[in-house]
Amino acid sequence: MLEVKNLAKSFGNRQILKDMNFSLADGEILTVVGPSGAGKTTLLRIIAGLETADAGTMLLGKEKYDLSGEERGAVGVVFQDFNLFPNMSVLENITLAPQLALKEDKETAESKAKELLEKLQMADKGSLYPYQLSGGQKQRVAIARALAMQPKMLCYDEPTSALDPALRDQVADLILSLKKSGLTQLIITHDMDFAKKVADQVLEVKPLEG
Ligand SMILES: Nc1ncnc2c1ncn2[C@@H]1O[C@H](COP(=O)(O)OP(=O)(O)OP(=O)(O)O)[C@@H](O)[C@H]1O
Repeated sequence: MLEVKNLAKSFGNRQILKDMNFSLADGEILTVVGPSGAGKTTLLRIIAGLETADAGTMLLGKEKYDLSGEERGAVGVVFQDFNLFPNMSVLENITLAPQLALKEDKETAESKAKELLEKLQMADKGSLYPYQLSGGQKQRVAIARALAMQPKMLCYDEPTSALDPALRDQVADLILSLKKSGLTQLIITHDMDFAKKVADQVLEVKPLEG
């Protein structure tokens, strides 16, 4: 489960997020909606530990985090532009972090990566490079790369924005299949049809006055 309490964030003297509180059960999906510039990506970055908050705490499973400091290792991120390493194969993209951060040996990391690729219908793509993949395939690699780190939670920034409508449905199906495995997911989206299809809860981030 995820529980975020009293999260606040300013940039300079401009407050972006104020006293945010929400909680999710294991396997629940939260979609984060709101106008451009409201602070959705900032919220995601704080939850994922890529940005510090001014205040707030987060409970993820049994781990309690101070959002103004500590690393938050158990949260994976799928970025809007996928952020794959262009000079590495699909398999290398997925196995790098588990080897470096989880100290998995190459063989173990590769066998897990192959399993993930199989699950994501990408079993034959391991030796390809990102430029040889379609947008939907790149996204699957980004998801596999995040899952290889065995996260308790996965966050996505606009996962459907680069995809055509048929692929959007595939991403929704994939996200719902990950939900079945108990993964908690947070998804920023402007796509209301998509949000309706996957969301257990919707969090609206509103721009603060002043
Ligand atoms: N590192 C930073 N330094 C200063 N201001 C920032 C920084 N990052 C974001 N901001 C500001 O914080 C506000 C919220 O940005 P954020 O990217 O979180 O919005 P968003 O809701 O995700 O927008 P969009 O839907 O356009 O992606 C914006 O006004 C942005 O300019």
